[in-house]
Amino acid sequence: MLRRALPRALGAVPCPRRRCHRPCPPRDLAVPNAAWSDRMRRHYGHLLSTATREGWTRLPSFRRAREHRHQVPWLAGDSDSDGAGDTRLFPRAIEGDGDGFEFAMFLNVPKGRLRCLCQPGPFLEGHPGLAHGGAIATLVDTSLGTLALAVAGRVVTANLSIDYLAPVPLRSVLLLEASLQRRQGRKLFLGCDLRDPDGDTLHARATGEGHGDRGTLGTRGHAAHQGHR
Ligand SMILES: CCCCCCCC(=O)SCCNC(=O)CCNC(=O)[C@H](O)C(C)(C)COP(=O)(O)OP(=O)(O)OC[C@H]1O[C@@H](n2cnc3c(N)ncnc32)[C@H](O)[C@@H]1OP(=O)(O)O
Repeated sequence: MLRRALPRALGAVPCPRRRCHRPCPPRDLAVPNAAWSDRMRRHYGHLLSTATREGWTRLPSFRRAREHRHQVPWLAGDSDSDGAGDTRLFPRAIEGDGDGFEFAMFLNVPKGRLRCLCQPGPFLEGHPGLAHGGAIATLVDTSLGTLALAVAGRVVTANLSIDYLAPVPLRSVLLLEASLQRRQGRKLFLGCDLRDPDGDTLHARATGEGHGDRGTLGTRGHAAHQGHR
């Protein structure tokens, strides 16, 4: 029993692969790894170095929602899913570094903005050599969803509309800039652009609508906890 309780107390989860109960501290996946290209590292370094000065916070990112519980509780959700086994956040489901979604997010709640630096990997292929439109939609939904959760908590995506404007080569580097456009009751309207951070190419432009639970929008989430509203 102690073997089960200790990892939980440490914020770790039983390792589903080894079927053991040794503490496995969750790994923050939003930091450079060997699969990040030089361009990805350069842009990450720039965003990180200017973040604090300009009021942005880098968000750690773990493979499972529950692993956010200690550092980013508003991303962990409500459910006590300790016993749920190997559930994974969809954009973090592919295990090999660089194979799937590599991304790091920076959040600015007072400004209602989020930046997501990303590098789509080879397992996200649609047409040969190009990222699948569904993979791009995942990046967009995750970014808009994270911003909505940060601002208001307990929000689901009700609607997502994406204009795909230019193909995205696999292993390219992209910067998604998202913003909260307006709130209307328990609805949030958000938008984002997905660009080549070094050039003029606008790869996609999207809008999303998030709906909060009846009576809960604005009472939970990072902004409510931090008194940013
Ligand atoms: C890392 C972590 C980030 C994760 C981010 C991931 C985010 C996600 O992907 S969430 C998963 C995908 N989304 C879902 O599963 C949502 C499923 N849908 C629902 O739960 C519901 O349909 C929901 C909440 C959107 C609306 O339900 P409900 O509030 O009961 O609808 P209803 O009462 O009929 O309508 C309320 C209002 O919303 C509007 N509305 C309803 N559905 C939609 C829609 N799909 N799009 C736009 N407007 C809508 C209605 O027209 C109505 O508007 P008004 O008040 O102006 O008359």
